[in-house]
Amino acid sequence: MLTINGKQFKSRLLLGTGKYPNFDIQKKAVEMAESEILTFTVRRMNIYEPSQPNFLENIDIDRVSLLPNTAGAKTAEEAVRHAKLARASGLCDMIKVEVIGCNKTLLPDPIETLKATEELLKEGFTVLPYTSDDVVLARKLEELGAHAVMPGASPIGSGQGIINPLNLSFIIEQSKVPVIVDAGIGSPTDAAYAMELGADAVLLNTAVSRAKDPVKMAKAMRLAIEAGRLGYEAERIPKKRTATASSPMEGMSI
Ligand SMILES: CC(=O)[C@@H](O)[C@H](O)COP(=O)(O)O
Repeated sequence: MLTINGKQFKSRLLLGTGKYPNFDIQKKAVEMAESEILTFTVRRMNIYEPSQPNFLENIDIDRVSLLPNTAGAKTAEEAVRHAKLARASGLCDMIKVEVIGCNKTLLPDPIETLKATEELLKEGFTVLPYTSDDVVLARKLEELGAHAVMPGASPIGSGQGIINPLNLSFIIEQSKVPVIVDAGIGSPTDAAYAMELGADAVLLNTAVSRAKDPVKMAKAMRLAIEAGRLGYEAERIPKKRTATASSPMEGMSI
């Protein structure tokens, strides 16, 4: 079970809701993924225009927890404003802090991310900050009281997979809160790898929403994450430089 601030989830796949070809495919993909946590960008919600189409209308929100994110924020102040707006709309108490510090890489601004996390924790939110794969920053976010850390595998939407498995494994080793690998996952292999490294969960969006068949890819990601987790729990064999026979002859009479 994935446990975030005392709340338990069977699914270890957190799914983004942006960039699907249409709401129907999005709904089917969400169902196929069996995700229990869906993230969406507060800034893109039609909070002020309830007559406009809204992805929430298509989702069974009794079955899922919503994780609004503060994408679009460039400062802690903006991120806090987005979070408060989401909470005032009655959508959640969980928030994914996303404060972007670089337009080219969409990497998070570490200083503003720390500030926003601190402020939102004071406000009583369950705070899940998106961070780079910086080991020290992940530790500082946890020390502040973040309820999970979400290191990026690679730049958002790049589909490059896990660029720095070493850093991710350091973050996983040191963290007592859940580590949710977020952003840059391109294929089921990447998602399984994150889980085999020992991540508690994976958050992804583009790999599913922009796949040729998003519904099939949602299933592939669900299965990959389950397989990766099982593999982690089963503990893989060590890698060796030389061969060892799979059917040893020792002890046989002929
Ligand atoms: C939806 C969301 O929260 C994204 O900002 C997230 O980081 C996913 O990234 P990918 O689209 O690369 O999976």
